Amino acid sequence: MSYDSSLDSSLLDSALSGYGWTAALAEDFAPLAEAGLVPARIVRVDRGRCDAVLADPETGEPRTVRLDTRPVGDADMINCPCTGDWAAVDLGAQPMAAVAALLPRSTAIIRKVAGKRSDGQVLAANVDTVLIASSLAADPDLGRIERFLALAWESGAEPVVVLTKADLVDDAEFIREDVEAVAPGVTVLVVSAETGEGMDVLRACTPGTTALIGQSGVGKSTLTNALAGADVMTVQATRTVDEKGRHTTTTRELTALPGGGVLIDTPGLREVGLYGGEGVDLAFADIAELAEECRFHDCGHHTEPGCAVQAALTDGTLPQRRWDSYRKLQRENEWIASRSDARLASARLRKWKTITKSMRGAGSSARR
Ligand SMILES: Nc1nc2c(ncn2[C@@H]2O[C@H](COP(=O)(O)OP(=O)(O)OP(=O)(O)O)[C@@H](O)[C@H]2O)c(=O)[nH]1
Ligand SMILES: [Zn+2]
Repeated sequence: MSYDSSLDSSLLDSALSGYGWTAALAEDFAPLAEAGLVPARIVRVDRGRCDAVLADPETGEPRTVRLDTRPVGDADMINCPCTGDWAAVDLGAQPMAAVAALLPRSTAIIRKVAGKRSDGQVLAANVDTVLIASSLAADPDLGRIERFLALAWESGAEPVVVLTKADLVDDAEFIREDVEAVAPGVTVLVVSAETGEGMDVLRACTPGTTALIGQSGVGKSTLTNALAGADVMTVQATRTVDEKGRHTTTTRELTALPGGGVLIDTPGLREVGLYGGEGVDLAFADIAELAEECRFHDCGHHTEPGCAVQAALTDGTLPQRRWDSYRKLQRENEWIASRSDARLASARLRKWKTITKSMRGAGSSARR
């Protein structure tokens, strides 16, 4: 496949506009286009390969192609291509078309990988809105929602909480209020893909690029299908009200929505480790506000006199559960920060070692 230079570049741009391509991106891309590369949005990533949508050079229509991602492979997983990335593609690369470069990301949802390692993993890139899905069919796990909110705020995108399966409960409004209390400044929606309740409002909340995150079985794929108006995702076959459903979504997928906008469904997340940053403070803006009222600037919120946090815990305006949850997520971030410092230090050390080695090499050759 080669690009016909006579094909109007604005035509190619419009083919990708349904996938989030903008005039600003086109401007950033101009030097890459001059180098003969074409823009594409990554819809799915496998080992060493990805699927990406680009403008078909012949028809000008969006078309999915398979690409080699090895040229942009990186030891740090965070720098590797992920769903939602904009890629500069070399269609003439051998043995197959390849991603030659990635455009800088405007936002990125990054979690710590599962287990004891401290590496980060990008779940989705260039996202404007993060939908945090949680099922009404089970008691809401407020701590988990707070954790997802911290992850979402940290990404740079705007979080929205979506309470799913409203058709299965009578007290959705009460649950919504409980969730709103742990999500300051965040819209909390009640929806049912089954009856269509709340789906119009949800649609209105998904301009630009939206990513869906949440535990397995909360109904993310069903929502994706409802929003896309087609069966683009495989939905769990058995109806599992107890939420112990099988994990069905295994690859991240990016779908263009009929009314405009783009949706990225992520696989159900069991472990959502935080990967540092300001997300926790943004998710707990109420606590940050309280802390400003403490008598001492460096209040540790333990036994200091005039501590507004302790006062709020005593009079019950700040639930102990929320305070504990905040502290836990903060500690987690501190651990990550210490690990990344260690990583940076060892990277610096490695670099230093190679420099001294080459200096020694130069010195010995001079002596010879
Ligand atoms: N009653 C009811 N059931 C729903 C609704 N949405 C989803 N379900 C059911 O919930 C189950 C899980 O839905 P999925 O969409 O596969 O969940 P998921 O979050 O994508 O799960 P993973 O792919 O494992 O991450 C399926 O049996 C759906 O039919 C809803 O609005 N109401
Ligand atoms: Zn205090």
